[in-house]
Amino acid sequence: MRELPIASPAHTWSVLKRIGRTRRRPAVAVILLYALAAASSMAAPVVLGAIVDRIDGISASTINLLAAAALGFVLLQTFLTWISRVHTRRLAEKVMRGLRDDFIADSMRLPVRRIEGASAGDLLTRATSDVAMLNRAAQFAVPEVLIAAVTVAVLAVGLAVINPLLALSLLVAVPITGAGGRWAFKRVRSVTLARGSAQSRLADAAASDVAGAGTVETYRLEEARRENLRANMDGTWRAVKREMNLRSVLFPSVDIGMILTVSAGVAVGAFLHSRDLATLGEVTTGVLLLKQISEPVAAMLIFGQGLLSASASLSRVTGVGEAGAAEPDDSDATGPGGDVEVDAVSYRYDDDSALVLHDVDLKVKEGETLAVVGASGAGKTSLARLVCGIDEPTSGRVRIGGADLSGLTTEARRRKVLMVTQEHHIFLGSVRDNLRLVDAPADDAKILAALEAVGAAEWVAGLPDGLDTAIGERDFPVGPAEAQRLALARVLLADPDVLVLDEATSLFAGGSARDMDRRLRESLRGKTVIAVAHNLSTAVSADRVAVMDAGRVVEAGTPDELRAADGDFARLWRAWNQEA
Ligand SMILES: Nc1ncnc2c1ncn2[C@@H]1O[C@H](COP(=O)(O)OP(=O)(O)OP(=O)(O)O)[C@@H](O)[C@H]1O
Repeated sequence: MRELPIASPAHTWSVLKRIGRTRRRPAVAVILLYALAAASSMAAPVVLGAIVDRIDGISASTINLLAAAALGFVLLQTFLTWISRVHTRRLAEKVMRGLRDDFIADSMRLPVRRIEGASAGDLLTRATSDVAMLNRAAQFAVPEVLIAAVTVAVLAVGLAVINPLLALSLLVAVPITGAGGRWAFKRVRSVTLARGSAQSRLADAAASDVAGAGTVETYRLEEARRENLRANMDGTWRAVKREMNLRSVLFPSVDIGMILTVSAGVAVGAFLHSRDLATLGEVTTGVLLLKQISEPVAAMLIFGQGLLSASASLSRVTGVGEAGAAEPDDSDATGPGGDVEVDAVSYRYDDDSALVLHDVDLKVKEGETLAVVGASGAGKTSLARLVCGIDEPTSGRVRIGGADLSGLTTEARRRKVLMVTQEHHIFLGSVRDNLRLVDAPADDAKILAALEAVGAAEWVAGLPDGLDTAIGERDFPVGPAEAQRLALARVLLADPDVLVLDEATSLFAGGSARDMDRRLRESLRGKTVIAVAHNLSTAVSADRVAVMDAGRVVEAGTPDELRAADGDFARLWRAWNQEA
């Protein structure tokens, strides 16, 4: 199993910039609100400093008035911070919605071979814990870091205006807090990515245990699987511990920095006052501002670490898009029509395995039905996957409508050609939802016509809520034959130019198989169909038949020609008739 790609920091940064560009105005408005809140927070220290400087000549009523004004500014600051937090969270929610939409679209665009080659746990962990991490960061870390950064900037400027020498006390904390921050920040990305990988492996192990529960029970594998799960949990715990270690360095360095800043302010202030370089009021205001600054500096570092972790999660989430985006795109080269041309195609599954298809040539004209028959292991499914573009030929070309499949994006390819196998999936949702997946605007009449065409209309009419019935494992389990009919109805709605059926009707027995073949022939009239068939009665009703043996097409022609030629097909046909 290969993990899905992780976007580079540069790509992640470009995603963030793109998001920032689309939300520039609300972001600037929020930053201005934070700046106003920070400026209001300076009122109390300034008022206190003014009172200290004028303590001998100031009346009690003026002090009360100033204190009331300071209180008013504190209330204003609280209000402005509250309203800007609300706006930031709203903004964050919109950004997250966009990211989630992108993630779902990216996941759906993934080529099947990429999904088959990747681990389910990896995709699942990215969709759950990484997206949750981003959500937390967007809701909490982003506003906190923004507030903190704006507050630090406004207060530092204010302090420098009041007394630039006193403002220098801020630098005292830089060596210790800076070193702790640098040490932790340098490691955040790799530690977060390692934690994500460990969680993906754990999810994989758990998912495979659930899927293989029957095998585990049959072969008494409980202890071995428990050990495997425990090892994965240990791996996750070690990764989480490394993440906590970062905080165990960062947090104390931040605390020490806060104490140092205020202490330095008191010492520098006392020194400046003794040399008549600062009034007592300035020192009071300055020390209060230093205390006020050190808190957002700490918040910036602590939540900043959360933001860096989230950016690593963002790399995992946007990396899914890279897996699909690396595709070539010559989609414009696609001509209309469903002529299929398999040209000198050979194929091997892995670099170091043997060829399973050798130099296969086939031409299927638009609207023609080709049945592919042959013994088990002859290469029929392998060929079907290549014609669908799920796998790419090791050598040779597959063209549909004149366009080379390897040059089409997954989306363009799926519009041209679709494959139905015996494996199908019912998604949790209504019957209607399950069919609209491929044709969102389809109305009930169109959906019912597709169901009628595959002989499922009666079954749906008998369901408790008809098209609205919630189906799927948890709600209303659907039997294999009905699931197969729904899969075929879905393909009729998707309406590709070329359809590849890989044993798609072999679930149906006897009369019902013949009925399904007849229905499909009628519904698919005009479409190019390549049908892998075990059932030779399906093959004889095709326009042409290709017989495969050991990865080669050994015979091709109309069913009548092949029966008359007395070759492989004729032998298969005789054997089939004797069995029947
Ligand atoms: N995923 C895979 N990885 C490696 N080899 C594979 C894979 N799938 C099939 N093969 C091999 O490729 C060869 C052709 O198999 P394929 O499934 O295409 O034959 P088939 O004619 O469709 O057989 P069947 O009728 O049993 O489905 C076989 O030797 C098979 O073992």
